[in-house]
Amino acid sequence: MDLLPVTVLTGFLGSGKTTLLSRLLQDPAMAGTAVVINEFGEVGLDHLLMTAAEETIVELDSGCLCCTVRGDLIETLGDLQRRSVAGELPPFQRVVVETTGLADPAPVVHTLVNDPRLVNRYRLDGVVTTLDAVNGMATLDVHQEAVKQAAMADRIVVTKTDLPDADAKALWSRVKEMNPGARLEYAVGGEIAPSKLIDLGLWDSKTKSPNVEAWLREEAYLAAQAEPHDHHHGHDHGHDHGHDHQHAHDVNRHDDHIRAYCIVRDQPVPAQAFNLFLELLIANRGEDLLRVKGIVQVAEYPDTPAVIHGVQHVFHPVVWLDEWTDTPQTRLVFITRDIPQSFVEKMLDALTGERVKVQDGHVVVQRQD
Ligand SMILES: Nc1nc2c(ncn2[C@@H]2O[C@H](COP(=O)(O)OP(=O)(O)OP(=O)(O)O)[C@@H](O)[C@H]2O)c(=O)[nH]1
Repeated sequence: MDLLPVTVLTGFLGSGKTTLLSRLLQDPAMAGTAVVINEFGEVGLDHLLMTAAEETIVELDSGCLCCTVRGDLIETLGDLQRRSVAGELPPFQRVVVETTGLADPAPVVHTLVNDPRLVNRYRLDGVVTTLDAVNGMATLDVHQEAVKQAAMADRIVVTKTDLPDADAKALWSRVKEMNPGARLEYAVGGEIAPSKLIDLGLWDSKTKSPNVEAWLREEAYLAAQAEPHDHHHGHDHGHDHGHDHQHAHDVNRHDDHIRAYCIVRDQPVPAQAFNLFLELLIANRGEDLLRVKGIVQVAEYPDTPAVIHGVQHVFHPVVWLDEWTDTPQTRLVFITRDIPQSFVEKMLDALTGERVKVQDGHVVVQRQD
């Protein structure tokens, strides 16, 4: 059974989510879309298949907010499908979940990629974030949630470019630095082709084949790393030389904490060592791993690329592709909060480098004498 694609639509209060969504849903290409809005009091779009999910937030004992369980989302998505199968609702082929403007989108994404009741029926298609061309800059200055929404996005839609005070260019360069892989689109009054916002996942829905290049976009990260930035000191951002980034960080700007980079390795990595690398990274800095995507050449299975995808401490089950369509190489892209590239590279190399051997199922790091 094909998994149903779910788009998470996020964006700060008043940034134009509802306008975008209502306009999108009028497009015939969006027929068969179920919409879940996780706040009450939204304008009813009665010709649409709609369901309102009241947020019941259950905080886990750890007190970690990113572990918040969105019980309502699980229930609502499960319920939608049951009712559709029972004939109480028309069949649907796609879901859009609109999050509240103040929400951290991560728990919604975690739920989608991780909940056993959902993973067999739904897949995350992509995170779409609206950013307002008039207030966007100020919002990013003040609200950490807005920075996170932009940093986690697969697509960013800049809205309200029709207004006199709009400064889409400034917003564009600011967002590019945080999230080089996200494509930027523009929409006035929510006017945008649905094709720009759907089918953002690894699988091309038409050819049913993976499109790693469009999904990973590592070249955008490498290009961003090579460019000196406006408010950062220009310096060498070579991608695999382990340089620490000595950004002139302005601690008051939330997005100065966001670091995006790509790490490329030509040597295949042993499976267990790579697992250990991810586990250690998650254990140490899980909360600050905003988005990790990658294609990995695993030493034991060098001919079949392994695709990894994580948001904070939650990783999708690994997807194995049939073959390499380009150079077999490990390519990982990271969007992090204050995790230097050199930290990740050192950990990766320490665990997967030549001194590491896997013996009897254990990772053994040989001493360097
Ligand atoms: N001029 C102009 N106004 C827009 C545009 N997009 C949205 N708006 C207006 O901006 C306001 C907020 O838009 P919404 O779509 O409600 O924003 P939202 O993100 O859903 O807001 P919340 O539900 O409060 O989080 C509304 O008055 C819209 O009409 C645009 O491209 N141009």
